[in-house]
Amino acid sequence: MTLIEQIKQGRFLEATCDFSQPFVAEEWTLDSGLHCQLLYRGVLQITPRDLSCDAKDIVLSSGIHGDETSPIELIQHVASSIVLGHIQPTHRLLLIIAHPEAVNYQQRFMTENMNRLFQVRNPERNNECRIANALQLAINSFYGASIAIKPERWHLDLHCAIRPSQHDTFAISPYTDKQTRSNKLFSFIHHAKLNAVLLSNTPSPTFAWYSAEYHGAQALTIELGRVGKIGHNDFTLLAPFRDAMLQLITDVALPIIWTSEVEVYQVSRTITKQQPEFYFTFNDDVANFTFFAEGDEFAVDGRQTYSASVGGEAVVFPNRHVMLGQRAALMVKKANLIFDEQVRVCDITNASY
Ligand SMILES: O=C(O)CCC(=O)N[C@@H](CCC(=O)O)C(=O)O
Ligand SMILES: [Zn+2]
Repeated sequence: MTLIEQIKQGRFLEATCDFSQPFVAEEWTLDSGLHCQLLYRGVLQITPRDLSCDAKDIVLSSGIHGDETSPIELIQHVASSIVLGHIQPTHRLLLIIAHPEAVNYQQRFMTENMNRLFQVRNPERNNECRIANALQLAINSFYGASIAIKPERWHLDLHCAIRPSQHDTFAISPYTDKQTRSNKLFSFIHHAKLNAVLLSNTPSPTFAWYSAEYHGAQALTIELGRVGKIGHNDFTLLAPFRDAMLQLITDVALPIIWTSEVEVYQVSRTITKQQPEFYFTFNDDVANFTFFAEGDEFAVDGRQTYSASVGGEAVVFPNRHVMLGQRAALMVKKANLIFDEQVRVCDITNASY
């Protein structure tokens, strides 16, 4: 069976990971009038026939890291629900399972971390660079072909955390000077029942940052539980997120709302690994968001030691195995969001533990 035949039967994930078949770009139209375009392996564009002039352009991506499987299964669910006619999206969509080779090997990456390859176009030294470049082009042409006069662009890049976490689900809002922290985006976080949101304070080389910085998209990296094997993920925890995502693409109106139930953090600094002799003062199973009181030493990088700053800091994504020059941890502090009269984030203040 060809890749397209598999996808038409609702098996987008299986087709994407099936390297026994050559990839052939193809397009077809469903009876409902939805137009489907398979642009690259794992990249499926969906265009409704009757788009309203305020239709959104929504990118839903997964599999940037091959072992983060619940997001991959969620994108498979969205793709099959659409091609089998169970749901009718009202917006333009780009559905992505980014790195099928790493999915097949059940690995985060094969040669290098793809989520550090979105700052600029990459010299094509390995497969991750080739895929990241192809994804950059796919994003550029997707947002570039918007039909709306004032396009509302979204990008939710779905991931899972490597280690345990004090917050099971959380979002990272990339830093950019574009207006990418809208009231609708924060309402989405509320409706999806994400436990926390981190506000980055510097540009990052991530996929979500790319869409925010170069296309002004309302973009988030979203952490959905922990890495696990396909078929063994528990979706009970992720049901509110899945429902909010389906509401976003089928245009169920979601009221603008923000709640203090969502914990807010501001990134205070990024710890970059500079020396091969880098280690944390805590074990690999210490949870994300573990707090260090002011002055507590948490990392050693060659001769440099790192201690928590004034008021204390919590650690997120600590990883001593990263390449030299890459992020080894984010340090965060609790914060409060201040909204303007349109419920847009207009300021951030510190909050205490
Ligand atoms: O659990 C971990 O250490 C990593 C999980 C993951 O892949 N997170 C993303 C976050 C991207 C961002 O900071 O916006 C990553 O590290 O690429
Ligand atoms: Zn990831």
